[in-house]
Amino acid sequence: MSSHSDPALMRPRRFSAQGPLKGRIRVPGDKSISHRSIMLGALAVGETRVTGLLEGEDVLSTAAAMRAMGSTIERQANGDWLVAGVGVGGLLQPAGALDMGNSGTSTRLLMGLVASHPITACFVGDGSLSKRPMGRVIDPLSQVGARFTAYPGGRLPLIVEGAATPVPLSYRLPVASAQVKSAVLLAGLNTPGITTVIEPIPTRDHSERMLKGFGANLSVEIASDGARIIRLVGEAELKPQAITVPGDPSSAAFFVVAALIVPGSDLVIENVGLNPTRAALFDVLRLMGGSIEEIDRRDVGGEPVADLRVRASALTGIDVDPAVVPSMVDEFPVLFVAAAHAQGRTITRGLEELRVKESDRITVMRVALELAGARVTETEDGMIIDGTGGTPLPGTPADASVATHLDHRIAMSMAVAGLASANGVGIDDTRPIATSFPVFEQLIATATAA
Ligand SMILES: O=C(O)C1=C[C@@H](OP(=O)(O)O)[C@@H](O)[C@H](O)C1
Ligand SMILES: C=C(OP(=O)(O)O)C(=O)O
Repeated sequence: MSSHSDPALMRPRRFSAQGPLKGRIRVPGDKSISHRSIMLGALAVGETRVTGLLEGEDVLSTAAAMRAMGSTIERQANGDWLVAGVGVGGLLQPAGALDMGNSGTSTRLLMGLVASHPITACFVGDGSLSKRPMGRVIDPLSQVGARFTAYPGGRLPLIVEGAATPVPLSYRLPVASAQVKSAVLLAGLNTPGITTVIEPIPTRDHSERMLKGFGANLSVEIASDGARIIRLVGEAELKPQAITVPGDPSSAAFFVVAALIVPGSDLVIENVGLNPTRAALFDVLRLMGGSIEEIDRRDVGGEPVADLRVRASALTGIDVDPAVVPSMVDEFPVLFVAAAHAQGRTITRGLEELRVKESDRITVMRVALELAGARVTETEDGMIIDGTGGTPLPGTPADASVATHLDHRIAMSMAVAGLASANGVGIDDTRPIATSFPVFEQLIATATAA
């Protein structure tokens, strides 16, 4: 199991003001799209080429698992990745446990794939992943015919025995989760008949876009109540693709907020994915008065992309519409940091899902921001933040550091708070950053050196 569980190996660091962020940077590839390009490439017949794959630990866990189930996945000298697929239905029995590390997306989507193949797989993960709920995918995948033996509470480690004769499902999502939606759709790939997912609240649609791109017969209908009805024809034959992965808006988010709150900043972040199911943070920050300009909007690999020019701005607190939560679900920790520098009060609601991410992101951010001198109040489903109006937060005491609980987004959000603070912010462990954004610290150095 991952060495991340061992406190003796933690890598602490203090992030302090280093002046304005300037020049141009480019963030790595989108994590959600990277996972899916490996998985679908591994199920196509032939060779898929992926340009701009995120080489973060989470995606590498997906790649290792797909290799263990028979596909060949190799990095080329030019940085492209080649995935030789085994074909839908062709996954092999893995010889050992599949180590998912810190990655919820790998775990839930791969459980879906295994559920409709006649193989058995054991999923293990680090201390954070082993606390996260898997019942939300066990329930629908059991209806497909897979059998599960999980730790109490539906947690990892768990064993999936895939169904030899999978049954197509019509499933209405009880929780707004792209991972659950994708798990059911991926199970549908090797299931005869039509698998239907009904999504009352839209979540990121990369699975739908990419399944279509790989040649699956997938349609989306909007019901009279606004729900999305997604239908996938099973026993699909996927055709290999050449995929270019756009930059990850969830990674760009840290630099957007840093440039807004560090005085004098003027930063261009190139090639940021702006799929509407992902990009709500940028709209919310604009409503708060943030200067975020889109330059050269274009299409990359079937996804909208632009360069973002971000200038330091006086922010004003707002009441964030809970309807936007699914389109910025991973960005709330860093939004809280922006709000802590705004004039007035920011109110967020409808964030229950944040409590079951890599950490409980409401409580952990409340404790972290309090330690850094912010005025924050935790509620059952959100956070209320009373901002400084632009005055730097004091930062954490010299001998104190924020507890990140194996959560990359907490570490990076509080690093951003450090860049805008009077005395710096200590982070207990920076290692989890490598799960989604291995070059984060390098890019801070680049942007603050310009
Ligand atoms: O499908 C995906 O790639 C993801 C879906 C979201 O999780 P949920 O489905 O649990 O909301 C998100 O938080 C995660 O970072 C990536
Ligand atoms: C929640 C996240 O990822 P995952 O669920 O894949 O661990 C995230 O990246 O913020």
